[in-house]
Amino acid sequence: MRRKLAAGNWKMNGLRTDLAELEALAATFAAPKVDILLCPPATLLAPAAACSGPIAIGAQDCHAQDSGAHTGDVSAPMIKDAGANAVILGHSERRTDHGESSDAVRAKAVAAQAAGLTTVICLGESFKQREAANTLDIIGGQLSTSVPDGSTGENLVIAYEPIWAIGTGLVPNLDQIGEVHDFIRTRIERRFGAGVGRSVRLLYGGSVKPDNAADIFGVSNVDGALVGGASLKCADFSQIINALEQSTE
Ligand SMILES: O=C[C@H](O)COP(=O)(O)O
Repeated sequence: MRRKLAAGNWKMNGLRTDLAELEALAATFAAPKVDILLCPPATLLAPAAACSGPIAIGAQDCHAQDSGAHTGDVSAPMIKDAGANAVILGHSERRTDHGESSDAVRAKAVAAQAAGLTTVICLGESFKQREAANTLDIIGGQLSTSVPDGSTGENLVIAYEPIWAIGTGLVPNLDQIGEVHDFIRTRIERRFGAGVGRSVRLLYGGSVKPDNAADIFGVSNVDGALVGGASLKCADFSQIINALEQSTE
């Protein structure tokens, strides 16, 4: 049975004073029925890990090399050393803003998994690609190239995030979400075998809010969410986590 996962991505938001939101979350969910992961900016990884209680801390990117002349970059061992145990990779904002290819995402994932981090690998289609009925082709291609061989249910989480749903208030309908999640499940079972394929958690991301979370968590093969804007405040993220906990009952 897969344990549900509520993941928050603060993106380029958060100063030390905002760790009060994390502390409040840790106090609210002292014994959570689901896994909770919060991914603050790199500057907050160490202080977040020091006050997160039962909430796991993750980074939002890493370099494919462990060390070297790469000004401004952060490596997977550094993230682990800061007290984090996960990293988001291949988010569409990095694919767009930094030209990250699926090959580059896979190289980062290999480094992250070798460092003992869980990789949350993001996949998603543009609105134009969905309108052209290319969604499953796009997701299938990103999936096969971005995810490294040797991935397991422990070190791999996949987040389906339609680009057009991120930060827009637009959300695919539940059938569309289910279609993509079922497709991803079938593909990873085929590639990694039923045991591993059934153990990898699949998250939906894109405008998940307190008022739509319960419906989304009722969809087949949705094991949780990757939440952006609504993870910034404990009050909003708590409602989403509550909905995920209720979906397990
Ligand atoms: O990583 C999170 C996603 O990009 C979703 O962001 P959002 O919840 O603000 O739409």
